Amino acid sequence: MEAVVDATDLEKAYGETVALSGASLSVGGGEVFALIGPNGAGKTTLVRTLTGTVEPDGGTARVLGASPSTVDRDRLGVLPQSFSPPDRLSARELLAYYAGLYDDPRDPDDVLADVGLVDTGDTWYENLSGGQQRRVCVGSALVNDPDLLFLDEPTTGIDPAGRRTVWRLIEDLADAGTTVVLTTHDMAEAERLADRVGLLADGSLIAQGPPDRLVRDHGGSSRLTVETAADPDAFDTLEYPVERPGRGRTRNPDSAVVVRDIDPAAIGTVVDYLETHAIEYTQLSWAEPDLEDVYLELADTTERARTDRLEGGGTGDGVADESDLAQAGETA
Ligand SMILES: Nc1ncnc2c1ncn2[C@@H]1O[C@H](COP(=O)(O)OP(=O)(O)OP(=O)(O)O)[C@@H](O)[C@H]1O
Repeated sequence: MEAVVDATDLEKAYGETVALSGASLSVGGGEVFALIGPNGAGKTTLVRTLTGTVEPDGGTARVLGASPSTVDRDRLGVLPQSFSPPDRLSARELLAYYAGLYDDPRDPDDVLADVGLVDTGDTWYENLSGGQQRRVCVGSALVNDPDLLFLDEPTTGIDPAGRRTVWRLIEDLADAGTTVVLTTHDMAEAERLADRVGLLADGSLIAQGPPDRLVRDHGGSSRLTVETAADPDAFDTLEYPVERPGRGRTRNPDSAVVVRDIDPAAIGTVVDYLETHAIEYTQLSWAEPDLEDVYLELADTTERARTDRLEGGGTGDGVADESDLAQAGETA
C-alpha cells in the first residue's frame, strides 16, 4: 500500500539558515505521526513543505499520491501554527465560511460540537478566549472531513480539559481512518496520540518509531529522585547507580540525588539506607523513563554535537559526536 505521506531527503534553507537537512519520513494510512523537536528544528517548515506552501530546495515529497502543490484540497485538512481568521465572525459563521470552500462539507454545528464549543457558537471570534479560538481553528481544518490532517501545534494555549477534548477528537478521527501528522511540544500529547513519533533536530529526523520503542531504546532507566541537601558522598555505598545533584540526564534536579535502575519493590532498601546513614531528605519520587527523557537525551546529544562541530573540537570525554548521532538515528 502506498504511504499517505512520503518524503525523502527534503532540504530547505532560508538564506544562511538551514531549516531542513535531509528530512525523510513516511506515514501510512490511518496512522497518527507526531513530530517533536526543539524550537527552530524545522517542524513547521516540514509541515509547510508537505502541504505545498513551501517549495523545498531538494528532495522529494508525495502526499496522497500527488506532489504537495497539486494534492486534492478536498482530501487535505491543515491547521497552521499561526492562523488568524477574521475577528468579526462568530465561531459558527467562521466554520460555515470555511465549509463553503469545499464541495461536500460537514455541518458546521457538528464541527462545533466536535471541538467542544456548542455553547459559544454565536460568540465573535475576537471575543473567544485564546484556547477557544485555537479550538475553532482546529475545527476549521475539519470542515471538509479530510483523509489527511496536518495539525501544527494543535493544543497550544488550550486548557487541560479542552486539550483532552481535542485529543479524543484526534483519536476518533484516527479510529475512523484519518491519517494525522501533528507537531507538538507536549510529550504527553505525543505519547498518548501517536502511533509513531519522529524527533526532528537540526532539520532531519534523528529518530522515529513507536513511543514505547523510543523510550526503551533511548529513555534510559527508571529513576528514584531523593530530594536532599545531604553530601552526595553519603550515597557512595548504596548498591545502585547514583547520579549527583544536577548530573546525569538533563532532567535531573540540582537539589536531588538520583538513584538509577531500581525496581519499585526495592525502594524500601533505599529508605532503609537513608535511615541507617542518617541522610535527611524531603521527598522521594520514582518514575519510569518516558518520551520526555528520549527528547531531552537526543536533543541534548544533537546540541552537544553541534557545539562540538562549531568549536571544531574532537570527541572524547563524553562529548557527543557523529557516532552518537548515528546511534541515535538507528531507530530512524
Ligand atoms: N519564512 C522564513 N524565513 C526565514 N527563516 C525561516 C522562515 N521560516 C522558518 N525559518 C527558520 O527556519 C528554522 C526552522 O524553523 P521552523 O519554524 O520550521 O522550526 P520549528 O521546529 O517549527 O520551531 P518551533 O518549535 O519554534 O515552532 C528556524 O531557524 C527559523 O528561524
